[in-house]
Amino acid sequence: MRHPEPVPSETMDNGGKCSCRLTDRSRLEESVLETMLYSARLKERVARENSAVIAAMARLMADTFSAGRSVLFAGNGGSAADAQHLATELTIRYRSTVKRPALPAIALSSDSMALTAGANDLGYDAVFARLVEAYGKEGDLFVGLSTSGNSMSVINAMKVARQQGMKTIALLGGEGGLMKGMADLQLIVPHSGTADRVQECHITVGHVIIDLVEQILGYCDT
Ligand SMILES: O=C(CO)[C@@H](O)[C@H](O)[C@H](O)[C@H](O)COP(=O)(O)O
Ligand SMILES: [Zn+2]
Repeated sequence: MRHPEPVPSETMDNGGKCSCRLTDRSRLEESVLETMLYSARLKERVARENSAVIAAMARLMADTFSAGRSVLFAGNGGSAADAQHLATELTIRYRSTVKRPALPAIALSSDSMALTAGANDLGYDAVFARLVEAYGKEGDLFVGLSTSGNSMSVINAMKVARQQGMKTIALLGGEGGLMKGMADLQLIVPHSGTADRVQECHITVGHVIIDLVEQILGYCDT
């Protein structure tokens, strides 16, 4: 099923201003319902088809922390936000009812000085790879998020991570793009053309993984 697009009312008005605007109240509400049900059904499909690999990702992440190693996340745009969101839940807190030590995780998009100097001096495609080179150690875990699977910045970082003896997880979309088959564990959200619906699945999967990691490590609700 394709993501529903808003239906335009007109194409252009006399002033040359585009009037492809969805203004009718019932059509707006219909669009809300279509979009949210599509997102929910996509998540249901991802859950049904990927519960084993999601559990394996959680075990891999928990094993990484148990071994005293770190998790490095990387993604662009909305996936950068997802990377930062998930890393912060590991370092600071996920559930307010779980009291546990900080878990070592960083998002490589968080440092604006490294991003700007890296893009300026080395080229954007090399930025995350350079940071993996700086921070990644054997036994660490790299998590790359890309809705297309085609972002060279994430692909290059994953290559360096593998060269450095790190484990790798890929959260992808569409048909997996160039990143398909690169990681030790991968999940591909079967939605193409837009990043939004894929990101909504990725953040849910990320939350599920962190929830499982806390349980595997024995950090329970207080
Ligand atoms: O968040 C969105 C759209 O929902 C965008 O910012 C999106 O993340 C950016 O276009 C990214 O650069 C797309 O990269 P990727 O997911 O294909 O690796
Ligand atoms: Zn969250």
